[in-house]
Amino acid sequence: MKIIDISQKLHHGTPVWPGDTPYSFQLNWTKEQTGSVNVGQLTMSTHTGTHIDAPYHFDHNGKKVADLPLERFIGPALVVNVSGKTSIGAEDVQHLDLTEISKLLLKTSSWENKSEFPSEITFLQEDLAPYLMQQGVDLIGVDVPSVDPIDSKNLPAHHSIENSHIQILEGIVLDEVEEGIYDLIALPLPLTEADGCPVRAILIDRT
Ligand SMILES: N[C@@H](CC(=O)c1ccccc1NC=O)C(=O)O
Ligand SMILES: [Zn+2]
Ligand SMILES: [Zn+2]
Repeated sequence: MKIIDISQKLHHGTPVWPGDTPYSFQLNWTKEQTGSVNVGQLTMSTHTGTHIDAPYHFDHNGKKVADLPLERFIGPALVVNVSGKTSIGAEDVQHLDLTEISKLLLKTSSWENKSEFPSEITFLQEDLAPYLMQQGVDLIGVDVPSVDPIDSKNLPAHHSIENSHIQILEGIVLDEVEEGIYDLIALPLPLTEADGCPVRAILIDRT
């Protein structure tokens, strides 16, 4: 079985949303102090690196991370190259055969320098999610930190995706991944109060 890791590495320099809490890891206790073990502490924004959004992120009445069904995060996934476009709408995916596919992963290649937070990215149009819902898709993954433009405040794509009962997966790394069908696993921690959660996202190569 070949596993492709499509997760960003988490380290002190991992870029986060401007002004948001950066990732940090520190040892709170050392082996010398405890006499037995090192014990670490993590601090980070819930939208750090490769992560999922819970509807609560943009809707006060929306579900939180632990309320999301796990089926959403595991299943047959199509990776498709949509690079070179400002935005992605239904017409850009109409040619795809989505039978047997429940996760659509969009390779926009619009975040080139991964060591810096991008100022402009390829974003999703409001007509994409309703079309994908019709086709049986329940998760959309993107290789950028947001499905809306970075400066968007009303987040039309986020809301249209939630209204279509589709899960958002952001910040996946698809640079080395070829177009095709894989099995995706991208599970969040069962955080009961959270609006989002970093995930370890992997593709299982069926060939
Ligand atoms: N909605 C964006 C995240 C976002 O907007 C954001 C994330 C962290 C800190 C601030 C944010 N937005 C501030 O206006 C997203 O889900 O990617
Ligand atoms: Zn997010
Ligand atoms: Zn988001």
